[in-house]
Amino acid sequence: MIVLSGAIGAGKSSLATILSEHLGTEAFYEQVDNNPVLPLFYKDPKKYAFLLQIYFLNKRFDSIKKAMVQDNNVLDRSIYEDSLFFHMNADMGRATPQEVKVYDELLANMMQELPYAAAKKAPDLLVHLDISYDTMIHRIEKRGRSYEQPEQDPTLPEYYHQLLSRYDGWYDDYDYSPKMKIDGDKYDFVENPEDRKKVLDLIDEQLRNRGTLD
Ligand SMILES: Nc1ncnc2c1ncn2[C@@H]1O[C@H](COP(=O)(O)OP(=O)(O)OP(=O)(O)O)[C@@H](O)[C@H]1O
Ligand SMILES: Nc1nc(=O)c2ncn([C@H]3C[C@H](O)[C@@H](CO)O3)c2[nH]1
Repeated sequence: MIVLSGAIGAGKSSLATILSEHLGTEAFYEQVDNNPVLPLFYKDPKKYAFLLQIYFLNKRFDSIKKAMVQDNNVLDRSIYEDSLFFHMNADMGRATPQEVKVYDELLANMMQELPYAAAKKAPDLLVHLDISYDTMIHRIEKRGRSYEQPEQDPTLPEYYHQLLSRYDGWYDDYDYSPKMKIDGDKYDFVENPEDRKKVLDLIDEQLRNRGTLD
């Protein structure tokens, strides 16, 4: 299983489609447009942060179990990033210490079950899409989900800045599997075929080194 990581609008869903088609495997997507809790969360984060987190945890666990049955299936966000989101929201006062404790214990408990539910526990490779704040805002605007737009809520730019700065430390500390970083500002793998080839070549090389690609 290949896991993609990166902030909002980094290009994970786009790359999941491109990469899984390239490898002839299956992509598993985060529940976003059909997620009933996400718009509620953006409207009232304090009320819905915990519920949203449980929603994502449940869906993510389900995707991991399905994705892990075959080498090189692609997951468009890691379960570890959900925790990053939640701890950031908790630090912003949107979840109580009790909710954090319940979430952390539930996550740890579920992770212990993974080796039984899936063939292996950790991803084969983490591909992190690194983007700047300006790219992030540009992509969020390009995609146009209304509840993510900065003009909807004046606190969103600060939320996005914080998220990006936490991601830097998160990637440096990540040690559950081999990892690689792609410069999402530099490579337009969505619209530029040459960039797409370069990105796929970089990932292929890593997969060959790991022995999951011939
Ligand atoms: N490398 C890229 N170059 C140009 N446009 C891109 C690139 N990556 C993504 N985009 C565009 O940015 C928008 C967001 O991309 P995408 O939905 O793939 O991001 P994501 O990381 O899955 O976001 P989220 O975490 O919010 O679900 C889309 O409109 C997509 O076409
Ligand atoms: N609070 C919170 N916790 C999560 O674990 C989480 N995972 C994703 N998201 C939000 C970011 C994008 O708007 C949208 C798509 O990634 O969903 C999250 N929000």
